Amino acid sequence: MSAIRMDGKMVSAKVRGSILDEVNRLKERGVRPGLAVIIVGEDPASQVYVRNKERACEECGFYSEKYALPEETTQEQLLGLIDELNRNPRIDGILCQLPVPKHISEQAVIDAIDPSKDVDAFHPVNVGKIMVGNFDFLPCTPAGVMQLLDEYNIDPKGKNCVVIGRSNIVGKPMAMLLLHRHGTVTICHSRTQNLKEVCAQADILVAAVGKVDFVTADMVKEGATVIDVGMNRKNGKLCGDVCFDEVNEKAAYLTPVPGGVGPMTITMLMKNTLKAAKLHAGIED
Ligand SMILES: Nc1nc(=O)c2c([nH]1)NC[C@@H]1CN(c3ccc(C(=O)N[C@@H](CCC(=O)O)C(=O)O)cc3)C=[N+]21
Ligand SMILES: [Mg+2]
Repeated sequence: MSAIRMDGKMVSAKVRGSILDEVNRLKERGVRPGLAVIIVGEDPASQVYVRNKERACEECGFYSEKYALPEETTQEQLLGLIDELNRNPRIDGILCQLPVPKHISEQAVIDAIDPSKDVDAFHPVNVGKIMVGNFDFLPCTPAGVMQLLDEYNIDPKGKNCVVIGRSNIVGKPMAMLLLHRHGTVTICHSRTQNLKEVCAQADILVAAVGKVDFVTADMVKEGATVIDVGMNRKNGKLCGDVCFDEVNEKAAYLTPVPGGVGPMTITMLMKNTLKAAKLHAGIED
């Protein structure tokens, strides 16, 4: 039997619809969420993501600005732009697409963004707030995964949750959100011993590795939920970290790539930007 596909495109369309409704209501109070997206250099995958973010802004009725800066942009120039955006009242959210070119410090960029406009939730202030469970913004990819789980009535409470990958962007915050929901969480990485055995214990397995066909059927427990956060290219075709066809026969629920976590990530960015706009306007939920 094949797994139930967790349809991130469908769930996204629904959530974006409700965001648009709220944006239309906010319009009457003179509030319009605004997002600035910065991209430095010409990375083709990043271009696709940024285009998808612009499209999502349109769908949600947001004001948006895009800054496409050349590869040679200096760190000083980039930080100067961020400083301007921090002070721009039309802008509620600032996202600088990562990775940035090697001559620019990623942490310096993250640290420069006003925490109240940090819709990625990458700033140390927001990371700390997430850790203590008192946050304004949730990191987009992990939040998207949580919303997908909720949509399909999959409750992490008391379950074995295994996250493969320990990045600041996905693995670490993913583990924290599952922990907040009372999952029993294990974080695996490249130095983990007995990786297959650990993964095969998972009721909920989240793969954020960045390697094609990394998760094979022997790593998956019968009836598990498998979330594929991978965004890889194989012969130019987009694919995740999971061997879809074989895992499909073993898992109960599985996210596709594309059409799974990716669209949810962007939808959560929209949610954070809406939240930022409300906070900036002094509107409580
Ligand atoms: N500051 C920052 N924030 C991010 O949130 C961020 C980032 N940098 N750098 C790169 C990663 C990756 N990411 C994706 C967003 C959407 C899709 C997406 O829309 N995926 C579509 C298909 C995309 C395609 O066709 O290539 C899907 O899965 O269906 C993928 C990946 C956000 N990231
Ligand atoms: Mg505004």
